[in-house]
Amino acid sequence: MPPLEVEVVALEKTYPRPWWPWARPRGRNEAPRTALRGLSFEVEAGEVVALIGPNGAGKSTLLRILSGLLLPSAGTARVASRDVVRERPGCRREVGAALADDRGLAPRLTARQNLRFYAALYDVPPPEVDTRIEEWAAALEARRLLDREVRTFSSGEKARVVLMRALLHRPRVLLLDEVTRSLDPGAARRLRTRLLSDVAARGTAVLFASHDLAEVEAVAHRVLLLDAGRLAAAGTFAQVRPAAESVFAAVPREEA
Ligand SMILES: Nc1ncnc2c1ncn2[C@@H]1O[C@H](COP(=O)(O)OP(=O)(O)OP(=O)(O)O)[C@@H](O)[C@H]1O
Repeated sequence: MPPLEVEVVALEKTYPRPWWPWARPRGRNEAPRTALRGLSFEVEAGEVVALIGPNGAGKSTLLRILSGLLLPSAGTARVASRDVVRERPGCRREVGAALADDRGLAPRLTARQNLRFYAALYDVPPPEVDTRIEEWAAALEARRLLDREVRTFSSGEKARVVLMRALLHRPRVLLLDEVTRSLDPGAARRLRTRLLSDVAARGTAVLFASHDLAEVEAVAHRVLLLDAGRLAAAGTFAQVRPAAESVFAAVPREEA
């Protein structure tokens, strides 16, 4: 059996109540917000797993915890056999993350300079850095971007550089948060059909959040449906579809 690259057990996350007064308009007290409630699942090496669920279901919170950007409130999460809290630095090296709000590229550096900087941070062997940059740039049709300053990029162009950055150090686990959202349809299709399957074929575990169910059906070996921080269903797309349809069709309480 392939090794487990992501192991999540009874994971909880509650965002604390904001302490600053301007977060409590007209004396209203903002309650702590629970984003994950006892979530457990696993992802094997080489598996492509989709995270789906309505807005606010907890997908981004989960991906941020697994990439070491956010601490859980309870439960455990292990990535590449390392605990995301106790072994955070080692764990972050095993993860490549392209997250929605993680565009931390230096705007006045070129894409190539940004990528060289990250390659050094993630201990990519120096003789390999430029070859890997060229390879990923070719795969993501981004060679023409390499020597331009990032501040001149469109959102889709930045998304390509963020993806290259996530892949450069050959992570054991790749975490993607709605990464195809700003790509044009052709680039999104090529990412789905070629890149993700190539990455998974090399043994990388891929966990990606998406609202595009056609994309999920085309790419995912397995689907996890989150609803209000809980795992509502897990299985193949066909197995999860009925539960997903009822979750997405449910009328939010505020609108009922
Ligand atoms: N920094 C934060 N402070 C307080 N609450 C937060 C914070 N970030 C997220 N939340 C809340 O946690 C819950 C889960 O949010 P999260 O962003 O993980 O959902 P999501 O499934 O990624 O949603 P979407 O599909 O809209 O991207 C939501 O109720 C959200 O309002």
